[in-house]
Amino acid sequence: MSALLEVSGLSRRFGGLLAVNDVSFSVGQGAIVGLLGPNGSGKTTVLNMISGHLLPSGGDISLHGKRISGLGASRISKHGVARTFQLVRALPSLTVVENVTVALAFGRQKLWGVAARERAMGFLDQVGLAHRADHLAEDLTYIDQKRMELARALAADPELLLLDEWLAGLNPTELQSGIGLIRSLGSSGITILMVEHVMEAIRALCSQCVIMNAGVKIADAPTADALSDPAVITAYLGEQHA
Ligand SMILES: Nc1ncnc2c1ncn2[C@@H]1O[C@H](COP(=O)(O)OP(=O)(O)OP(=O)(O)O)[C@@H](O)[C@H]1O
Repeated sequence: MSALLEVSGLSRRFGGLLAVNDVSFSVGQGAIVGLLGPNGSGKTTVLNMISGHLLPSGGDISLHGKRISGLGASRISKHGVARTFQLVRALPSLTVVENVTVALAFGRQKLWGVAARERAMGFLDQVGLAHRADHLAEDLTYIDQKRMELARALAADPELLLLDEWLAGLNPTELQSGIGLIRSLGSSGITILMVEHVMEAIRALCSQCVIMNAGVKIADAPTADALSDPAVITAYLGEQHA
């Protein structure tokens, strides 16, 4: 599998804190890869640098071998990178379908009007939210807000989709449907890098896991191997369990 995303020697400093320290990994085209680690280990900071919401202090990020690190978020999105955020970012006083059409207008496809609405309805259908298209975004339940945010990310026509704890806080039924949805996005050819804490989802979806602790990469292997690595068990559970 050829690499779509390559992260090499990536670092990010916040004042005296080295939040991400010389992290390298790659994500193969079409793969679903987990980015894991205890709270505060630097996962979101890595996603923020890949999506261009934060500049790296050092290192390189490339997509299809082309350097994207240092470009801003909107230019990186034009290269085919889209994301969701831990806290959903929506336009609350617009309807659900309007939220998605805004993303289409500013995305790679620049669609407007009736064509945009039709396309947006397709994405809402894909994420199971077409029946709420004309509801105000602010009236959505938590899971539906997450579905809408995913539809907005899909509207950007991503080749690489970054999910930041998209499955967090879902009940068991919602979780199964969320896992199915991510799997179907992967099957449609979108490459996915997902920060996630829900182990059931990681085991079900991810072929490979990159695991961080205190800013440093401590494992990078097929999922079962990564999760059974003694360094990973120690990072999550403490010395006595390794
Ligand atoms: N903008 C910022 N300014 C200062 N420190 C920050 C900033 N963003 C993150 N940090 C710090 O960097 C470290 C890594 O944070 P990050 O959010 O990347 O971790 P995480 O692994 O995603 O954690 P979680 O699982 O809790 O979301 C933490 O110590 C955090 O407090």
